[in-house]
Amino acid sequence: KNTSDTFSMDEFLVDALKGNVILGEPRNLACLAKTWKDGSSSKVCLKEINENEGVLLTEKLKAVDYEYREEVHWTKSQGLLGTGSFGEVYKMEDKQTGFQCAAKKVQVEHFRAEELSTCAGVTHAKVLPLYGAVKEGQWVTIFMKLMEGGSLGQLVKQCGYLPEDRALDYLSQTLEALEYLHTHNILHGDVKADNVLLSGDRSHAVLCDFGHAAQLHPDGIRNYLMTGDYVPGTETHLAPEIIMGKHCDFKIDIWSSCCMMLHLLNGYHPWIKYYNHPLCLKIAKELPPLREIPPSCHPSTVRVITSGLEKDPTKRASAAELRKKTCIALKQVGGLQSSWSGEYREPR
Ligand SMILES: CN1C=C[C@@](O)(C#Cc2ccnc(-n3nc(C(N)=O)c4cc(F)ccc43)c2)C1=O
Repeated sequence: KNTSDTFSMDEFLVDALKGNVILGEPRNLACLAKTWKDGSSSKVCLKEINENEGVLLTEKLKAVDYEYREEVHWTKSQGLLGTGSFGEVYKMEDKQTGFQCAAKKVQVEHFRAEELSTCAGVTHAKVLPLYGAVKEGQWVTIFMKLMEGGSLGQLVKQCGYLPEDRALDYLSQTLEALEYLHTHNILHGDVKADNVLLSGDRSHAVLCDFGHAAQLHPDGIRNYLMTGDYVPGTETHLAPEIIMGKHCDFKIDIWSSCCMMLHLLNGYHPWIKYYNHPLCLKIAKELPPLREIPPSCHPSTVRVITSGLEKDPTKRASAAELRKKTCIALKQVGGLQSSWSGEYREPR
């Protein structure tokens, strides 16, 4: 099908979806989500306040008469799980099926359609599954798989810092997700420990929070970061080329993943121990924070972080290359040995 047919098909489809919540396909959700941001112009008339529309991607979440409303069809089942980019995340339960999952609520004016359009069609063991999204008045609620182990950021806070083998294993799983996303021209844009979620036994990690994501054109020429729609990720994890306003591509996720690695190994974000805000001037000017690699690290772990923290993105390792180096380093340190005795390690 050529794109113009597809385009009119999508327009027709969105018309049919407006004002309804259905069980549908990822592409339905991606099309509808694109109307939520511009639809949020100041004209908040009565109809808009009560409007309820969306697409659910699993039959475990059941719309009733084309509606799926909070407190009516689903409820937040306990306190806050965490806060993502512009949103709070809760555990929720479907009132009909009893199915429990996680829900992130975002105000429409802070909602980016890319948060859904980038991850909607993605199915990968290391990427958090999307279960659907609905708009109710001025709120967008995004449903996703519940990860009982919480976030890696919470784990580091709880343990102080992680042993080298555990940190390498989580970096490797994160790089598996990035390898898949980059192959599909998706840039994550905010790789950090808070956005890596864990299974109940903490053995499996998935990447989440597409609130800063973008579908990059393979030619890489169009620098989407400068089109004004870009929302920068976490300052301590920003790659130098973003700060310099230079050409940006998938390599910015690699830089962030190694900033996350330093956070896992030390118990604190890079740069903040040596510099005051605003950090971005230092990140652009200074050498990469290699001095923050713990002296106790194995030389192959040093090699991993060094090749991920190359200031020149063309010299920086890709996700595939860095994952290979990380797996070698994990073998060199003797594989996953450290137990979860959970004793606290004072940040270095
Ligand atoms: C597929 N998809 C859909 C929305 C998404 O962009 C997100 C997110 C996000 C951001 C921050 N935090 C969490 N977060 N989720 C959970 C959970 N699912 O159990 C969670 C649990 C915590 F303990 C803390 C933060 C948490 C989730 C995305 O990726």
